Amino acid sequence: AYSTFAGDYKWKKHGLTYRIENYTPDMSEAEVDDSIKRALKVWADVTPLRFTRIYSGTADIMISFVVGDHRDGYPFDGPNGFLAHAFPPYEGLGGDAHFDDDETFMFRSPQGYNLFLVAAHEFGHSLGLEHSQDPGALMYPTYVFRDMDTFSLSQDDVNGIQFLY
Ligand SMILES: CNC(=O)[C@@H](NC(=O)[C@H](CC(C)C)CN(O)C=O)C(C)(C)C
Ligand SMILES: [Zn+2]
Repeated sequence: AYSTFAGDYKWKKHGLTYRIENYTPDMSEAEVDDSIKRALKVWADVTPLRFTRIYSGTADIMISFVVGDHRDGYPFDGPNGFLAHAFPPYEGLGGDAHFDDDETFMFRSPQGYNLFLVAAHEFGHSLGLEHSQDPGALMYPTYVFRDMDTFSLSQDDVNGIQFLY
């Protein structure tokens, strides 16, 4: 069953901006752009939310690839372990998603960690969802490889995000 963050964190607007601040060497920039775009579309498809990419300044969802201690109080842990994290909707750091670049992120291969799947999970947090207890849910706390072409949100994910928006 889905859960939302205590205090009911949610965006008070449906038009949100995102910015890709840097890239991972694991994939082409075009593959990163496509993975991020598709991960946001997963949520846009079931809500009134709309995402616009910006290339400078501060976006609601700032996306970056970082390693180790990156000064947000939640240092990464090298290869494997935590793959990424994201902050619920609030000003400043809220909404931002950080990807652990000590991982190997992949575009369509089952090797490594699929960036689209990791990003789709992180953006669930960026929008106000916490983890689900449903093992089939995208918001389940453990990474599970799924085929991108047949991927769809679980009903639990949809129930959660539609509770918020
Ligand atoms: C392979 N490693 C895992 O499955 C690890 N889980 C994650 O890295 C979560 C992200 C996945 C679900 C994309 C962290 N998280 O919840 C971010 O919002 C551990 C279960 C080991 C913590
Ligand atoms: Zn998570």
